[in-house]
Amino acid sequence: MQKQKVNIDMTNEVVKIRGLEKSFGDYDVLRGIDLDLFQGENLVVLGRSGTGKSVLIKLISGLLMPDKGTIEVLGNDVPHISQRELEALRIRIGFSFQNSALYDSMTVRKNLEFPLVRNRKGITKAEVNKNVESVLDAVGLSQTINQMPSELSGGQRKRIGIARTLILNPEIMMYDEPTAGLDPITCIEINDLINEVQQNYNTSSIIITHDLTCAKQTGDRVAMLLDGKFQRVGTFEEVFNTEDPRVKPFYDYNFTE
Ligand SMILES: Nc1ncnc2c1ncn2[C@@H]1O[C@H](COP(=O)(O)OP(=O)(O)OP(=O)(O)O)[C@@H](O)[C@H]1O
Repeated sequence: MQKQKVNIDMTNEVVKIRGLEKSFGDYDVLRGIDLDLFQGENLVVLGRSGTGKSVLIKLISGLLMPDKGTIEVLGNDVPHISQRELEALRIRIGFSFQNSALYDSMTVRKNLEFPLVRNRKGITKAEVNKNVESVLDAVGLSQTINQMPSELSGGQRKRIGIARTLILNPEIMMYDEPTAGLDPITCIEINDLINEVQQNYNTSSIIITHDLTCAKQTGDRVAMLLDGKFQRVGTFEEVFNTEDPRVKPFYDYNFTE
């Protein structure tokens, strides 16, 4: 499905990173990162394995401390806020990670209720039911409400994982390899879902992927991590309009024989 036009507020950076550096021992992983995620946009982060994409997500979510630089998320100075403020901030971020496995012993309904009951003290049973039904409808899987995760396909489990993050109405979504391991048709469905979430939940998203079809279909902008910095940032076409040998193979591998 063609991506619909979305309203992106270029005056509102929900994530604002400046001069970010992070090393492990002698290895300088991030060497001066500047990055903005604007309100309402889908930003795709590309880079070779081991370039530091996961490290970047961990820094944004406060799981790692930077060596240098600033990280602002929804107005919070992430490295310097208290643990309590960090926990409150993380509830405003939806993480859709490859390993964010569903609880196998719980039905889809129970899996979706879990984050709500845990994070929304005093929520009524009726509100829980309404929210569960609403997110299941959003991911197109209302019929699975009483099924066990083992009865779902990989693509369905991915959708339920996304529903489980949506149930807390996140302002930011982080997708880590959302299409990894899925067949091409399911990949397209997940790409469409990412765009629907952007439209219907008014989220701003960071999408980490090696899948350039995903990048092309979902990204309003693409940022390519090269040698510890975002050296190419722009639309998909702008980023790949180059003969740079660090960039071109990504395109060729995905789109040419
Ligand atoms: N806690 C840590 N301690 C030491 N080194 C680490 C730590 N976390 C990450 N690294 C190193 O930082 C580098 C970047 O890792 P990262 O996981 O961010 O890569 P990535 O870009 O997400 O890769 P992939 O695409 O394969 O997932 C790797 O060389 C990794 O070994």
